[in-house]
Amino acid sequence: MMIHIPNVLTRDQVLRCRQMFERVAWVDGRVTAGPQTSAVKRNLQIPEDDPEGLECGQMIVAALYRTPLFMSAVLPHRILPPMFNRYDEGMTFGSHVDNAIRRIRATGESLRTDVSTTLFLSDPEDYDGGELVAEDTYGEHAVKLPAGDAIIYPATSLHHVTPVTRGARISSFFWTQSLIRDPLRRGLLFDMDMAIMRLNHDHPGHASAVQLTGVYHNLLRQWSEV
Ligand SMILES: O=C(O)CCC(=O)C(=O)O
Ligand SMILES: [Fe+2]
Repeated sequence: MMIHIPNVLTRDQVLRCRQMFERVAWVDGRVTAGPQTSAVKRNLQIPEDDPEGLECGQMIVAALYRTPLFMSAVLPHRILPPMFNRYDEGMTFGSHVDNAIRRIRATGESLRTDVSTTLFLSDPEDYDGGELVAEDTYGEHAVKLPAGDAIIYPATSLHHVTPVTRGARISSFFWTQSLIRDPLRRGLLFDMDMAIMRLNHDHPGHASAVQLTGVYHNLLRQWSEV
């Protein structure tokens, strides 16, 4: 399931990140790639310990925790510090599946990658190509979103970024370990949360909303890994 999360960052926050990134030294994106992805990855990245990248990453994580749709759909346990990539003309990222386990540099802990996120920092009119395409049993889904918006997709899915043919595409990418490992259960909780929110909106104070919220939390208690 791919879910579009609009307005994670405000316009001002996007511009602040973009200004910071004019000062940083971009390196070959293969620095964080395993052998299979190295063969198909042609982009640039900000080094993981770059202070400007870390500052922008902290801003993104704080924004995600304030974004109800992200919280409901992902149920994050731990978020890997966001990284940043850039595709100039001719750059691309061929079909791959993300590594299952990532190490958090600052703490040395490992994180299981359940959900992948791309947060767009370039406006769609600033470049051609550069669509993120994810494959599932229903076919291929291509996305290109306004700056500040994010797309989440299962880390288990094959995906690629089509070649940029004009301009440059900058984005933030990162992985989340969810409280709920099983995507089916995570999806059920998401549907239930959405239904409860609609019930609260359409019928404020309805007794069933309290009961269903109880069921939601009891399922979360039953299924979560913390
Ligand atoms: O640039 C993107 O949107 C996705 C990057 C990606 O798939 C990766 O770094 O594994
Ligand atoms: Fe990927």
